Amino acid sequence: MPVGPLTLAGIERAARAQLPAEIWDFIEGGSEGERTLAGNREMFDHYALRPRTLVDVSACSTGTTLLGAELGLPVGIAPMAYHRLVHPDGETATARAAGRAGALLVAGIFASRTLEAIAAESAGPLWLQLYWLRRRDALAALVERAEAAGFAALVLTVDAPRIGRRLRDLRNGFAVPSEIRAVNLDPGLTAATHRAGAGASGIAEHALEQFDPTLTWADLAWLRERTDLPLVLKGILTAEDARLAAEHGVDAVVVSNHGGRQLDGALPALAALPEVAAALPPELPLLLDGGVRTGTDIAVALALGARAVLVGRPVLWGLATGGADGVADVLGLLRTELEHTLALLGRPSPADLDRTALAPWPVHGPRAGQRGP
Ligand SMILES: Cc1cc2nc3c(=O)[nH]c(=O)nc-3n(C[C@H](O)[C@H](O)[C@H](O)COP(=O)(O)O)c2cc1C
Ligand SMILES: O=C(O)C(=O)c1ccccc1
Repeated sequence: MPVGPLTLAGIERAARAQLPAEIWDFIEGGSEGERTLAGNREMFDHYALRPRTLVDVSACSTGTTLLGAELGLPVGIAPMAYHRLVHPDGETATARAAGRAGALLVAGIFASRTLEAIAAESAGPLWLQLYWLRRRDALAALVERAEAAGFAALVLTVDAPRIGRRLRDLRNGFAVPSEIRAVNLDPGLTAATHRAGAGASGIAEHALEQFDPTLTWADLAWLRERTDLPLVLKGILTAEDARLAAEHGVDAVVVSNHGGRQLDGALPALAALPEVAAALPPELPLLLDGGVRTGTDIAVALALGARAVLVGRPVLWGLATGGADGVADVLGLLRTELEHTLALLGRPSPADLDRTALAPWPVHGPRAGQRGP
């Protein structure tokens, strides 16, 4: 009997073997030298776990709460454009799997299925990610639709006034195939995404046309006036911006460098987490994304102050290899691994994790991103 993948790395190998090279590059790639992309993974290697013994771990739980919602595990699916690039069902399959696992789904403004179809498949908390579009009327319309469809929070991505120089996409002249569309936006607003020539990226051209780089803290009031939904900022990496976020009344913050796809050389997400956690009032929920690939990674992020993590690329690997079942495999593996980690660490629930669970990894030397058989 063949045994299915035992790690997310196994699902990654399977996805890579089946996806066209330019789609693989778009998903997997980072910007410029991909130093931040690599740093996101490497930073987890700087921590060792300090297991406590003789703790009753007969009933470990992975559950938590986030903005008033219950989660079966402290994991959400990071907002990513165009899930249909890897599977014909796209975001509705992702939503089904998230619901089954009790995970949060953050749908992207560039989702390739409608907000209403995603909401219909979703059984758990569902948030919508927004970019600050020049066409403020299109943004306002989306906010209204999201509220009506039952989305529970809005996530404004603040690390992308323009798209980073993703060399793989530039080399490939990457454009999104014309049959896969950001169906929640007017086709006139997304046309550039589907055209690219040698040395150009459709994604980057489109963002230059449509993203409004004048966005500042003062503009958050515009969103606030239009909705009672909680507002989350995604892409904070410094204590200074964390303090400003709190002063501007945001409801949660995602520590993120956009999976190494924006400013290359930016801090690895996990390296920024302690300073952001220290700068925020303790009641403000903090999330992290970037390089989370194992249950141990989740435990480390939680011990450093995150309430939950978001996972990006692995969800697309799962979707590519098995649709909703593949995404369920990814979330199921993370849950299994986290539950084992908590039990063996002597911290039977996520709430038991704090800095006392961690020590600096005591030996130097390079370590492969993910080891094991
Ligand atoms: C293919 C792809 C598309 C993405 N699209 C978006 C997006 O539309 N909006 C956004 O805020 N972040 C986007 N991201 C960034 C993710 O939300 C997240 O920050 C990042 O992927 C997390 O890192 P990980 O992939 O290492 O888990 C995208 C990432 C990938 C890989
Ligand atoms: O945000 C991204 O990383 C991304 O790839 C994207 C995709 C479509 C439109 C804008 C950004």
